[in-house]
Amino acid sequence: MKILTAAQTRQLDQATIREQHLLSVELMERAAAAFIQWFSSYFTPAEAGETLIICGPGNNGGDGLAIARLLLQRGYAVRVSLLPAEKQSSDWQHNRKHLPAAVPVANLSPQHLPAIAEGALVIDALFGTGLSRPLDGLAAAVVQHLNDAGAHVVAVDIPSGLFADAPQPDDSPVVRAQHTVGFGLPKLAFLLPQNAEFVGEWHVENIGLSTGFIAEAATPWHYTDAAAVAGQLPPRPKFSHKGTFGHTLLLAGSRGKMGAAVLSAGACLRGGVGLLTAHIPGCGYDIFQISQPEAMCLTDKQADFISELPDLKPYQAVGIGPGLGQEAASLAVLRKLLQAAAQPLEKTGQPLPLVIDADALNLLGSHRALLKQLPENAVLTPHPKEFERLTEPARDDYHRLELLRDFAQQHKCLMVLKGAYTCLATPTGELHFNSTGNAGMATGGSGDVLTGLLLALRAHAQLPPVEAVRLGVYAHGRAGDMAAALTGQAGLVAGDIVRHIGPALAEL
Ligand SMILES: NC(=O)C1=CN([C@@H]2O[C@H](COP(=O)(O)OP(=O)(O)OC[C@H]3O[C@@H](n4cnc5c(N)ncnc54)[C@H](OP(=O)(O)O)[C@@H]3O)[C@@H](O)[C@H]2O)[C@@H](O)CC1
Ligand SMILES: Nc1ncnc2c1ncn2[C@@H]1O[C@H](COP(=O)(O)OP(=O)(O)O)[C@@H](O)[C@H]1O
Ligand SMILES: [K+]
Repeated sequence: MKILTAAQTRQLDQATIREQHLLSVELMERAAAAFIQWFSSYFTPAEAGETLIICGPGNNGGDGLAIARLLLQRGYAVRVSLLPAEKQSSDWQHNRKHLPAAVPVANLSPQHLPAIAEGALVIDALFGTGLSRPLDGLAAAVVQHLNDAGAHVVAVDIPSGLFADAPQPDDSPVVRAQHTVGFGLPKLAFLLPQNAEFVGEWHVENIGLSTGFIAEAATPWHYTDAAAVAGQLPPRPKFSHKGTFGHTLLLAGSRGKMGAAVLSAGACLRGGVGLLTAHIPGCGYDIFQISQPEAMCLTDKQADFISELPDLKPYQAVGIGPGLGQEAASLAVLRKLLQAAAQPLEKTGQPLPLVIDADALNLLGSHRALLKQLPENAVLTPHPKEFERLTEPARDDYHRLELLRDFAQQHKCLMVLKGAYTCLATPTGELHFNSTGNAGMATGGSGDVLTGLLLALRAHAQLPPVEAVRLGVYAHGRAGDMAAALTGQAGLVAGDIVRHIGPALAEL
C-alpha cells in the first residue's frame, strides 16, 4: 500500500471525482458513510450518548456535518459546534444546508466553548489534510479545551492540528484522539511514535479512491500489509533437498548471552534454511547443541567470546551480532567478515549476503570507517538507539527517517529500523513500514529472532534482497501476533515468536 503526501491526497480526491464522474459532495458523502460504518460498529447509540461534533470551515468540517446528519438518521443523539471562519468550502455549505433542524448547532467563540463531560464522546472534524499552518487563536483554544476535558475523541481523517506528512512545532496544539478514522490510505503521521498520543488507534476505511492514480503516484513511502507480501515466498519444489535453501553461518553469543544465539538460530531454522552452522564461543557448546540439535556448531578457541572467523566458502549468507559482545577480538572478526564478504560469490556474482545486528552494529558505530566496507545489500537491523550510534541523534521521528534513508542510499544497504512500525529503507530510497507485530514483542530476544529469520531468507536463492527483508519483517511481526493471541502480550517471550514463524510463513 502506498502512503501519499497531503498534496497528493488532494490530487487523489480530484482524480477520483474526475474518473468516476462524481460531484465532490458525493465523495464527501462516501467518506461520511465510511466513517459511520466504523463508528456504528464501535458504539451503539446508547454507548455513544449525546455526541458532540466539532466542525471546522473546510471539507473536514463538511465531513463532520454529513456525519452529524447520518448519525441522527441512525438514531444517535448529536449536537454540532462550528468554528467561525471568513469562508467555508462549498461542500461544507451543502452539508450545512442539509443538516436537519433537529440537530442543535452552536457557534464556537472564546466565551462559548462547549461543555464537555469527562469521557463524553466527541467527533473531531476541525481540520484534516488541508491544515496549512499550526493552530492558533480560537482553533487552538478549542483543541486545548477538548484535550483538557478528558473526552473520548474520534478524529475524522486525522487529529486536528496534526500535519499528515511533516512535524509540527512542539508547542502547537493537536487533538488527542483515542481513535482516528482515515480515508483510503494510511498517513505517514500515523506511523511515527511521536504522534501516537494524538492518533490513538487508527483505522483506514475504503472510499473507492482512484486506483489508477494511486498506482501512478510517486512516493518513497509504502505500508507492507498482507497483500504486499502475499505469494512472495517461493514454494518448496517437490525434489528440493537441503542444499536448495542455502547454508547459513551465524556468528553469535558470548558468556551470559548464549540465549541470543539460540533464539536467532531457532528463527533461522524455522525460516526455512537448508543448513545452519553457528560459530559460538566455547562456553556455549553444550547450551547450543542441546537447545538447537538441528543446527551444526563450531566453537571458537576463546571460551567467552568470538575471536575467529571460519572459512566462509560453504555459506550463502552470514549473520553476525546477537549476543556478540564488543571485545576487540570480535571487532577483528567483523572487520575480516566485511573484507571477505565484498568478494563476489562465484554462483551469484553478488557479495555474500550479510545480516548485521546488535553488538555488531555497536562495533560499526564506534568504528565508523568500517561502514565504507559494507558490501552491497548488507542488511542492518538497528533499534533507534543502535541507529543513533551509527549516525547522529535525530531531532524527531521525521528527521530519523531522513537519516535512515540517507544511510541506506549512501551505503547501498538495507536498513531495518525496528519499532512498532519497523521501517525498511532500501538503497534506492524507498521506505517500507511494516504493519504486523505488537507491544508484546517489546521483550528481550525479539530482535535476535528477527536476525535469524532474515538470515534464512537472505540465503534463499529466489528471493531478491528487498523482498526477502520485507517479507521477513512482516512474518516476524505476524508470528508475534499469532503468539500473542495465545499468550497475551505480557506473557509473550521471544521463543514464542520462533515457534510461530512456521505458521506465519505458511500463511503467506
Ligand atoms: N482525502 C479524501 O479522500 C477525502 C477528503 N475529505 C475530507 O476533506 C479534508 C480536507 O479538506 P480541506 O482540503 O478542505 O481541508 P481542511 O483540513 O478541512 O481545512 C481547510 C480549511 O482550514 C483552513 N485552515 C488550515 N489550517 C488552518 C489553521 N491552522 N488555522 C485556521 N484555519 C486553517 C484553511 O484555510 P486556508 O489555509 O486556506 O487559510 C481551509 O479553510 C480531508 O481531511 C477529509 O476529511 C472527504 O470529504 C472526501 C474524501
Ligand atoms: N511495540 C511494538 N510493536 C511491534 N513490534 C515491536 C514492538 N516493540 C518491539 N517490537 C519488535 O520486537 C523487536 C525488538 O528488537 P530489539 O529491540 O532488537 O530487541 P532485542 O535486542 O531484545 O532482541 C523488533 O523487531 C521490533 O520491531
Ligand atoms: K480532524
